[in-house]
Amino acid sequence: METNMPSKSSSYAVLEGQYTLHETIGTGGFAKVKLGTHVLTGDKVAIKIMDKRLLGEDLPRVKLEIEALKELSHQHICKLYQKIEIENKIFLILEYCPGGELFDYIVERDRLEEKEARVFFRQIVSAVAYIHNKGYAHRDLKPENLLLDDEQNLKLIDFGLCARPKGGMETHLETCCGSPAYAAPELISGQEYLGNEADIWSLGVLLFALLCGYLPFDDDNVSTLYKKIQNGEYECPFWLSQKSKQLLHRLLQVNPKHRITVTELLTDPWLMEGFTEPVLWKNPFKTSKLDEECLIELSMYYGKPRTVIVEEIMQRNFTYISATYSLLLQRKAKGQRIRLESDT
Ligand SMILES: O=C(Nc1ccc2c(c1)CNCC2)c1ccc(F)cc1
Repeated sequence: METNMPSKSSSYAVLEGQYTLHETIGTGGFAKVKLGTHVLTGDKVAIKIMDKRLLGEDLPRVKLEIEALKELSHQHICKLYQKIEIENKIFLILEYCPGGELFDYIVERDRLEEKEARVFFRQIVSAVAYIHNKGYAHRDLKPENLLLDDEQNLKLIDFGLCARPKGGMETHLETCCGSPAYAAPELISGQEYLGNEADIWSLGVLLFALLCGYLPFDDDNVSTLYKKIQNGEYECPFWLSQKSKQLLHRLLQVNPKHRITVTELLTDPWLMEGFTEPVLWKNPFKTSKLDEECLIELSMYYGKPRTVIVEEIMQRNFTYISATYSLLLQRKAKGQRIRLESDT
């Protein structure tokens, strides 16, 4: 009996009836991202496709990213709707971010005015404060990992390097990772470091990139770059305000113990300028209660009792039903209709 090798298209057969696949919208190291349409709602999604055979020793990173994304639910973190794993492939169904990378957004404008940089930076600080509060550190914060959605809101992606040390954020990490230009001095000198402190340094580099359009520490020669980072010396261009220079100074402290903490960051004078509220990081929508209207719509569509639908969503297996629920909830939040296309 001969078994024919699955052709490319058939390895996507698992998506049949759930998502329609469209063009490739991104290619990362070991993943390809395709545009998808969620069949029942017609909503667009991003489908990250990974071949387990090519992942090799990177497979644990992907598992880490999936576990982190399952735990994290925040308005400025790219949402995981569904995970599909078959013999040689993993499909992650993710929130659609058509605005592309913050990196390109800055480059197109040379640099951002303080007002606009502040709106973005408050969103990033909100996401990082939330992650740290959940006991995670991202460890690869950079404009390439911040995407814009269709409403110009930032969504943090790529938790492949994130860490959740067993003993919480107080335990030190050893692995050196992320992009050198954004890496904290203690991280590149191979010392033990705390993930959340290293994230705060990266926020300093990110803020500098937003306000200046180039990096505070840069050099073609990596060892020269490392020296500049370890010295923590950078030049502030003339256009920076006093308050922004003070914030950069508090973020880019070589000694992690002298660095501003994420809690102090929430009410920093530069971040508060023009705002009355500190940066909010709790998920305002995070109610344990599920939305009745969406539950009923799902229960009617599938002809399953409401309790069965609730059970499936609460089990957090990231199935098609829970993906459909999340998309219905998002449609409702945007005031869109939440009728499911019954194929009859
Ligand atoms: O949505 C994403 N990318 C995306 C979506 C639409 C478009 C682009 C990127 C860029 N070209 C314009 C259209 C996306 C979402 C999550 C992710 F991890 C990686 C990429």
